[in-house]
Amino acid sequence: MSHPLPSTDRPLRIGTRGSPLALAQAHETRARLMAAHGLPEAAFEVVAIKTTGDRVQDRPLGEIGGKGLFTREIEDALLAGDIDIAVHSMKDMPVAQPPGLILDTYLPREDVRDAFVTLDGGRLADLPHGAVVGTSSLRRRSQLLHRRPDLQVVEFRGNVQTRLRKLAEGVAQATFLAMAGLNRLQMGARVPHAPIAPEEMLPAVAQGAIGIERRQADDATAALLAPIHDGDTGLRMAAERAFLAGLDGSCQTPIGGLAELSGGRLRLRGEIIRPDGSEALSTDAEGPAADGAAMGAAAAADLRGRAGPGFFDF
Ligand SMILES: NCc1[nH]cc(CCC(=O)O)c1CC(=O)O
Repeated sequence: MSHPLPSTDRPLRIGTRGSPLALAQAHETRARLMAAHGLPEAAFEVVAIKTTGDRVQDRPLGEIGGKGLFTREIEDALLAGDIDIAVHSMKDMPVAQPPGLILDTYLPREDVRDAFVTLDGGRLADLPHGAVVGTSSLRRRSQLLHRRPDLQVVEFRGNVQTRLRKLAEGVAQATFLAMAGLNRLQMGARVPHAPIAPEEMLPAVAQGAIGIERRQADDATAALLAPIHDGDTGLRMAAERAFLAGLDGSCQTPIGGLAELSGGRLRLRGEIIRPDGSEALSTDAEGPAADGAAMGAAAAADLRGRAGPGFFDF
């Protein structure tokens, strides 16, 4: 059976969160599909969906729930047939998808690093003793306290503008953003920042990667997505997500993970940190590019064994 390509009459519905970054990611996906298939913009419809994570603005994310906060409503729309594909920041994705859905298409990955953001563009190493840093990320908080127990970390939520305003008001002297977000929103020139090397702060698993989810039985959409898939990002996601799955990571767990490819070899670095920053355990392995899933599982088992029970307890 052959399926028609999406058209102006029957557009492909692209589901996404409504934040500026999520919309930029959906528009990038649309542009790549237009180019790959010679389709006009009108063959696509971008559908913004509000998630629990978007709705609840006044509480720390860790209090509301784990990963899935930014994805559940979008996956429900996909299962109900209200949208045809869903575009996600892979960093926010649970390691397993609900029955009936599949996530195996990745766009070329953006910069994986975190950015250190201050009003004057200073670097993390120059932050004065006892300074206040704002972040809602347990990983960044724990990593920071591990290196700099003198610093004070306060809860910080909101979009880039909100965070800059809080810095201007003196609520904190510095905060963090993902380089990927700054780049995708083309805000790098307007937001004073310094990229942080992975050696200094290992990024979150899947940071900077965009994944596209679809209904498992939807062969027409699978064929449509095939030409925009980036194989290298797929190999790196296999390793990082297997690592996360082996640690049962939620966004309440301080975990860093980064897979890199070079000359057909894959290097996987991983790190777990006690929430109070008192201890960090890391792993660094290399293997064939196709062995990512096994390497990720082995790295997780290694860290689990060394950490023992209660490592992530507050
Ligand atoms: N949890 C929110 C989130 N999910 C993905 C990104 C950034 C973009 C990316 O990593 O792909 C961000 C914001 C941030 O960390 O600054």
